[in-house]
Amino acid sequence: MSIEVSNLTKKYGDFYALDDVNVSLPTGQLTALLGPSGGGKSTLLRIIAGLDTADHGNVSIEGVDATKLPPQKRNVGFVFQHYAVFKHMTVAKNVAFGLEIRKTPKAEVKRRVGELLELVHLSQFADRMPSQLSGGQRQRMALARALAVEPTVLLLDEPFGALDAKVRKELRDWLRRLHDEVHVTTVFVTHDQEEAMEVADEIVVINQGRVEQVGSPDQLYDEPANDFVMGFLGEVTRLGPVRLRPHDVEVAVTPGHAGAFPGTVTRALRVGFEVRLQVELDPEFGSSDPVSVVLSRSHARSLDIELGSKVWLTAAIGAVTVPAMVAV
Ligand SMILES: Nc1ncnc2c1ncn2[C@@H]1O[C@H](COP(=O)(O)OP(=O)(O)OP(=O)(O)O)[C@@H](O)[C@H]1O
Repeated sequence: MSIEVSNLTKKYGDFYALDDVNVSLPTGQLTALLGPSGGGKSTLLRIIAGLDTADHGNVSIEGVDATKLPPQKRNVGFVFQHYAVFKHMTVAKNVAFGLEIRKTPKAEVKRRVGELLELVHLSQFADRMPSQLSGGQRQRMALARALAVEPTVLLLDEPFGALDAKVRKELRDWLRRLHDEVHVTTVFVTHDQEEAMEVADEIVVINQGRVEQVGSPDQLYDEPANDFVMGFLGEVTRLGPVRLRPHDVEVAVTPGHAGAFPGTVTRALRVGFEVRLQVELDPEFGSSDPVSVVLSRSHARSLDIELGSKVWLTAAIGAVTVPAMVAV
């Protein structure tokens, strides 16, 4: 394991920002720390980086106890959302900075910077100033700078958070490809479940200072450990005593299905190739909220469903369900 975090606790006054956190992050993987705002993701990342200290617990990096090591001795590279670039230096100089302060020979610096700029697709911008780059290009420069000193671990705190949706998406794909080429153990913080699902090999879900679940994107989606994880990783609706994904609700237009919940379609919205329904259950079965259902367009068409249709709902065979928190 590249990073081992054990029994980590961090308090601010009486408030537990991290509460006995234990995680092992494997070498060479791209791991996302995912969770809602204020959950403790950045605090964990900063403690791994050595920028913050824990009240209790240990951090080891590549088998070395790093708990008391200063950041510069941990061999980690980091990139934050609003990365402090050196505005008065060219792109190439920014990337060279870490190597130069380590007194790397000039020829070696030149070679390495050339390689890195190629890796992040910025070779043609080597002599520009950072202000002449787009936000996405600047973040790629920041990544090249972090990678320059060959860290064993790369830590990224919402690296694409400040960028618009399209650039974010491009950088996400690019980060995945970069990681496939370089294989440096990478941990990135995000509150965006889609970003985590698309990019990460492994996701650590953090909420209220605790780890809710660790697993691959598929594991988390298909076998959520609890209601929180299920809700955080995708849309969830309630059908009687269980909560499940809207596309896992089976719809029939005739009665007679064992355990089916009868109801009426109160909303039908076509979104691309899907049809999204809201179904108000009959009062004797009803929770207060309507059930959300997602069908493919062709399926909705074959059932001939429209506003006001009477339907019977069941959980599809093999559906992932968790018990609903509230009593029926
Ligand atoms: N220096 C501090 N003093 C007091 N409370 C703090 C301090 N730093 C963080 N906290 C609190 O600790 C909790 C965790 O913060 P943290 O930044 O780790 O959350 P996060 O999951 O990264 O959230 P976000 O996605 O909003 O960045 C928050 O409730 C925050 O208010």
